[in-house]
Order: sequence, then structure tokens, then C-alpha cells
Amino acid sequence: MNERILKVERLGKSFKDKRIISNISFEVHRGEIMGILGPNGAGKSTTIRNIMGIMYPDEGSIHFHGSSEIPRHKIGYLPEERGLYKNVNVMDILLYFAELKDYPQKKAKKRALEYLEKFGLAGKENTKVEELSKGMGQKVQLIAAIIHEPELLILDEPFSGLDPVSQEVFKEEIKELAANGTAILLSSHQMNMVEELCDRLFMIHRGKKVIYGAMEDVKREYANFKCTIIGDNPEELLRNIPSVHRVESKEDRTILYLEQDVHIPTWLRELPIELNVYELIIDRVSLHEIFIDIASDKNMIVKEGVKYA
Ligand SMILES: Nc1ncnc2c1ncn2[C@@H]1O[C@H](COP(=O)(O)OP(=O)(O)OP(=O)(O)O)[C@@H](O)[C@H]1O
Repeated sequence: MNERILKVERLGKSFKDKRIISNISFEVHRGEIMGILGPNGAGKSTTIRNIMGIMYPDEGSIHFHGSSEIPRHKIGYLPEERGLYKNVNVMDILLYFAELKDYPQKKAKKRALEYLEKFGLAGKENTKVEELSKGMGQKVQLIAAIIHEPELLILDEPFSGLDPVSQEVFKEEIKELAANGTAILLSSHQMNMVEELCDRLFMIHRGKKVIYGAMEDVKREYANFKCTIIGDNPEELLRNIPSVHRVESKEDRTILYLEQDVHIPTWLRELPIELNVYELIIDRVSLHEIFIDIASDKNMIVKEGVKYA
């Protein structure tokens, strides 16, 4: 474990005068799922396209097993833009992708049949791509990305457009590939999937790194406790509750975002006696909330000072 497959260092790219990404550095290791997250237009696909050699960076470097020669046949890629040749049958398209990656045709055919079966597409090998539903087409595209047993798999929004059942199928397959040693770089807006799947995260905002680290560490660092109180309470009373760095109120619902390392039993004892509580819930800020916070520049993660929204 921890064998480094991909290393991206100080990557920078501009289009005309506009700087799209700058100083992007991260690694992807064998057998791990690395999430690359960020709001629309943050620069995720640009980063991925630079890795794939679809465009070239202005600055920085990309190494695969320590070499700047990127062996594309060892990489699998599910692009954000979907679309396979429509007038070709499923098996031919899968064999074509295998051939592009110099993968033996006989092995490819065996793997294709196994995957079609696994994804509920048994018997579809002679069906034309245009006759498949969107979800089925996406499954075929995922098979095309993994048919040649890539060492590194890059998935750009793999779950978009899939129904919940197909999302589960994709999720399980991604987990299995990682368990078998594939290094996976996953871009997704579905935070529940990211939270469940990813070992590490790289969050990008306006082309720059905002978070990079193991999922557990990110949660420990940013996912502080929050306390939701339903009850009619004056602003002044809420504002003076200790160890709160931000308060959000809407009608009779208030969310108190607590500082890091608050000891909940002690904190509960310190609540003012006159607080009106109809309901009180304590849980942690989710990855979804951390994401929204960063993307909307609310700065919930700033740890000093109280903010009142
Ligand atoms: N070929 C291009 N020419 C000019 N600008 C581009 C080009 N490709 C991307 N951009 C710009 O680069 C920025 C980042 O785009 P990118 O597609 O990398 O974002 P993203 O994080 O993948 O977003 P999304 O979540 O919407 O897919 C955007 O402002 C986009 O308009």
C-alpha cells in the first residue's frame, strides 16, 4: 500500500489570459480512491484533461511511477462528456477500446462478457450502442474504461445520470477495483458517494487547493459539531452561548456551529437556563456542508471569532 502511481506537481494552466488552475499538487496511490472535488468551474476537468494529455499544462509536472512518460495504455478514463460511436455494437466497441490500449483481444472478449453479465447487460453484446438506454450506455462506457485492467482509473462524474440502483452497481465496482489494487481518481458532486468511497480528498476552488488530506483527517479537522435548536429564542441569548463560532437562524430554528474540540456534555451543562428548547439535535457538519461552505465563501471553517448569519 501507499505505492505512488500518479504524482501531480504544481500544475498550472491558463486559457488566454485567464488562469484556470494554479499550483495543483496531489498524488494517487495504488489501491486508493482519491476524490477530486470542487464547485462547477473549479478546474477539476481541466486538471484531469492535463493528466490525460488532452491538453498540456503551462506549469508543473505529471509523473506516473516516477516517469514523465505517461503510459496512457495503463490508464482508464471515463470522461465527463459521455458518448460512444452509436452505430457500432457493444462488443465491437469494447474490443476496439481494448485494442487502442494494446490489450489482447481474447482476454478482452472474456472480460467484456463477464462485465456485461455483472452489470445486468448479458446478451447485449450484439446490440447497437444507439439502442441502449442512457444508463446502459454509461455502463458500457465504464467497461470500456476498465477492460484493459488499468493501473490508474480516472472517473469524471461517473454517477451523473444514473438511477439509484445503477449508482450502487458503479459504487460497488469502484470499491472492488480499488480493493484489487487500482489507483482511482474520482471526480463527483455526490458528496454521499464521495464520503463513502474516498480514502483521501483534494478540494479545489477557483483553480486552487483548499483541502487535501485523508477523509478521516478532513472530517476531524473540519467536521465540527453543530447543534440545532428548535424553539423561540432572542438573538442576544443565542449570541452569548459559549464555544460557538457561527449562528444561523431562520424562524424558530437555530443552528449553532461549535468550535473544534468542544466537550459536548460540558457544553450542554453551560447552556443558559432560560433557553427555549422544543427540539435539540447535536450532530456533525457533513462533507456536503463543508463543501457548500467553501464553495459559497461562507467560511464556516474559520475557527476564530463568532459570525452571525
Ligand atoms: N477550452 C477552454 N477554453 C477556455 N476556458 C476553458 C476551457 N476549458 C475550461 N475552461 C474554463 O476553465 C474553468 C474550469 O473548467 P473545468 O471544466 O475544469 O471545471 P470543473 O471543475 O470540471 O467544473 P464542472 O464541475 O462544472 O465540470 C471554467 O471557468 C471554464 O470555463
